[in-house]
Amino acid sequence: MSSSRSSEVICKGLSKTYPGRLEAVRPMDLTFHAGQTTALVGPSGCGKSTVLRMIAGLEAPTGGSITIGGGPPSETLKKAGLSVAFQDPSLLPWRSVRGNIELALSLARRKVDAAEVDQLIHLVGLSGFADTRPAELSGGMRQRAAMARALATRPGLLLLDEPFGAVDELTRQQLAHDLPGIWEARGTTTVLVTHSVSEAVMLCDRVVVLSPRPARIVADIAVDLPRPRRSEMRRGPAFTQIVENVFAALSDGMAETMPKAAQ
Ligand SMILES: Nc1ncnc2c1ncn2[C@@H]1O[C@H](COP(=O)(O)OP(=O)(O)OP(=O)(O)O)[C@@H](O)[C@H]1O
Repeated sequence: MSSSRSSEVICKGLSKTYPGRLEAVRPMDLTFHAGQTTALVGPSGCGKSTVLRMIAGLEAPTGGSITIGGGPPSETLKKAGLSVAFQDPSLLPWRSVRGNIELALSLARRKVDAAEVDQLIHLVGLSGFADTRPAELSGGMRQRAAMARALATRPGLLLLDEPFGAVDELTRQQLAHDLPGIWEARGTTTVLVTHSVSEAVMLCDRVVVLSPRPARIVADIAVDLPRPRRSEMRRGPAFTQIVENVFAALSDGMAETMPKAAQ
């Protein structure tokens, strides 16, 4: 089965109000196209993670619906597979990096291909740490281990919430160079929540800009830059223009939300 075709995510009128009448997400229509990488950016606390957690089935929407591949998320995800990598990597402390990855594979009922596991560990820059336990790794290394684990099961849908928050800038740039090639080759539908606008533009096909809470869509910006994207592109005019457009949309969202008297 082609996982890319089966992993289009369609949110219709999706909304979330937490207990205590805290409105996190205004009813929104949003489609994450199969095989594409989409960034969700917006001010801190606006509701980005809430959207992601609802898609992952970790949070129940208050209104609207989510379909994945045309069906209910639980059904499709069983077939196409879902992986998440969140800021808190939640690795099992008593298992090594390799052991954590192998466990994810066995839970997904996938064969352990030792060479592929080694390749992923190498890709995230953890060669030499395969047999190390999480407590002996830095925060950024743990996040990279979680990324390798998320990729190992070859999910149709990959949900990433600030997955590189603790990773140093150079390694982030290396990952931003290497990861999209894998997602593209596998046809993975990827949703990335990030605070870094340039990372969003570097990695993604599209950037969806959200307003301050309650989240609503302020802009949906296509990133029509060729791939593979190299670090030098960050200084080019096309890249810079898209980054500026995203910042402009972010400040439009802020301005619209501010009370008139404060403007
Ligand atoms: N489980 C919860 N119960 C109650 N309120 C919550 C819960 N989770 C999040 N919130 C609130 O919902 C709002 C949106 O939170 P969310 O984590 O989705 O924002 P975010 O855009 O991902 O923020 P950040 O960029 O800072 O991580 C915030 O006001 C937060 O306090």
